[in-house]
Amino acid sequence: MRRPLWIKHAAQLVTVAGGKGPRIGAEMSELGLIEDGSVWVENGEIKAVGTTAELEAQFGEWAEDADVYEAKGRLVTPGLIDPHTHFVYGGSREKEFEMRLEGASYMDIMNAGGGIHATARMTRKATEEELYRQAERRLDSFLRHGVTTVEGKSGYGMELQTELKQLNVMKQLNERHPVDIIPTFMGAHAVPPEFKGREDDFVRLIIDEMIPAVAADQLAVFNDVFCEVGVYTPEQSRRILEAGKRHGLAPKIHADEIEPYGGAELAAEVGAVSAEHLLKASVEGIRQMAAAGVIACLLPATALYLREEAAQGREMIDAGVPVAISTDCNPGSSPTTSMPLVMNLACISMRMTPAEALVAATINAAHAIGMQDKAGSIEPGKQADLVIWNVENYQELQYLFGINHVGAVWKKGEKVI
Ligand SMILES: N=CN[C@@H](CCC(=O)O)C(=O)O
Ligand SMILES: [Zn+2]
Repeated sequence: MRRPLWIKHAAQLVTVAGGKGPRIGAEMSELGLIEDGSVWVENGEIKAVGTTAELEAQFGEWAEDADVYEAKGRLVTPGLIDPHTHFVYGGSREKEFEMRLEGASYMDIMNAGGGIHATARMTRKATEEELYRQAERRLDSFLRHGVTTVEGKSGYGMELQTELKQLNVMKQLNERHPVDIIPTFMGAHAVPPEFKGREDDFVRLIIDEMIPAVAADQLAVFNDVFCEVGVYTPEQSRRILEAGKRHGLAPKIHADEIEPYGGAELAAEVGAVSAEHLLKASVEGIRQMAAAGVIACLLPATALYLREEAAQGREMIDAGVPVAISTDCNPGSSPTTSMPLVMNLACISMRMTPAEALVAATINAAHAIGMQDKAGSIEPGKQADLVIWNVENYQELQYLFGINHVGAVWKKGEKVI
């Protein structure tokens, strides 16, 4: 039996508690805020939440047997959730960063054999041990930025063995690292050079061999596709996503990132849990996503890094689309692990409010990766994934931007930072 944990005297405790589905519209502003807040944790699980006075009355007599942590007038939130990352990869692409600053476009570099293809070559070459060590360092960095759960995608193999290698690294890290990892298979991340001009053959390989192998070993929860001009067409993407569904892998889709291509509409049609990027999503696509309840997973750091206009976050919320936000941590278009920066950018470049940004990075992000029953809010029965920030209120967290305000992090009741 572990000693209970009691966090008390939070200037603001943002619980984001209550509600069933992902939050939409005005619900995205409801933080379930408790002033002078307090949380009691037993065996890694949240037992009670309230004001410090309320918990004092309920648990005060057991305080001597508990680890008591004084929040000292600071902000406490749920551990942040990053619902879209590519954090397991080999090598690095800083030369491409320079090329892009000199004028080359992201797609030009990829079509010339760089970009995702360059990382795929380095990932294919790397041993499982090397990939594990690099990915572990990235997870440590996530944790230092207050992130306690991440989704992670394969997709830098685009041949079965390397895809399995990436997914196995995630499985091992999930067992050994404090951060929870939700794995996604993304064999359709690009068309590998050996299949150039024979794209449909590769789609068949994904459907007939890769998806069944990944599902048989229970190595992924989701199945994702890069639906983009010059990568996978909506028709090919539909086939891959439907095949995943037949094997129990829920669909996600990289949609309308570079050009409008009907990705948002396809996400609604196949019942995707989330559609990602959406920089160029059409008004009709946004309407269909709202009607189908597809979560928009928006990636403002990627837009900034590619020097593109950010997605229409404000308009999507106003249209009734549930919005989540993410780093998109990857070696090409967003090499960051900072969800706090992403929250800042959600406010600055997508006109989301500080409250909406927090909801998008916690409970809506949890819904985007099927973790809503365990994480994403501070309420009894959930994992004690908690962050103390060195600021007094949630507005200050978004206002003082580009700074890591993390003071302490608990994962399942264990202090990890
Ligand atoms: N757009 C496609 N995939 C990744 C980028 C991967 C890379 O450039 O290595 C993304 O979500 O941004
Ligand atoms: Zn991505």
